[in-house]
Amino acid sequence: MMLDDAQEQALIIAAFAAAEQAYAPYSDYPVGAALLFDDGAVITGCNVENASYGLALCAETVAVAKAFGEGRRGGLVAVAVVGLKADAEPITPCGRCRQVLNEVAALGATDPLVLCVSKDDVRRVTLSALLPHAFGPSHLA
Ligand SMILES: O=c1ccn([C@H]2C[C@H](O)[C@@H](CO)O2)c(=O)[nH]1
Ligand SMILES: [Zn+2]
Repeated sequence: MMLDDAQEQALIIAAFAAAEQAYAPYSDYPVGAALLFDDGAVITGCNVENASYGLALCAETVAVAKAFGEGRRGGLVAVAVVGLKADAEPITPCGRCRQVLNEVAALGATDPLVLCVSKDDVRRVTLSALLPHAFGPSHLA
C-alpha cells in the first residue's frame, strides 16, 4: 500500500497531536509517533518519562505497545515520528524502537515506511533501511 499525500499529511498531523500529550518533564523533548495500519487505523504514542530517568519509554514503543494491546498483529504500513524540538533535522527512531517496530513489521507482509518529521522537513525511509539484517521472529522458528 502506497501512501498518497493526504494520508501522509494525516499521519504526520496525528504524530504531532500525540507529541502534545508527551510526558517529558525531564528531557523537555516531546516526541509523538503515529502508526498507520492496512485497514486505515492510526494508533499513536508519546514518550513517557520517569523520575528514574533511564526508564523513559519512547513514543514509538508506546504506540507499538498500544497496537499489540488492541490485538493488532502485523498490518503496519507506515510510521510517522516527530520531535517537537526538532526544527531542521528530523529525528529518527532510536535503536530500541527500530527493533520494537520490526516485531510488528515482521508479522506483516510489508516493509513499513518511516516518516521522520521535523518542523521543516520530512525524511522518508523504510524500516529495513533503518534496521538492516534485523533479528526477528523468523530466527526463532
Ligand atoms: O525517536 C525517539 C527519540 C527520543 N525519544 C524520547 C526519549 C526521551 O523521552 C526523549 C529524549 O531522548 O525523547 C522518543 O520518544 N523517540
Ligand atoms: Zn526509542
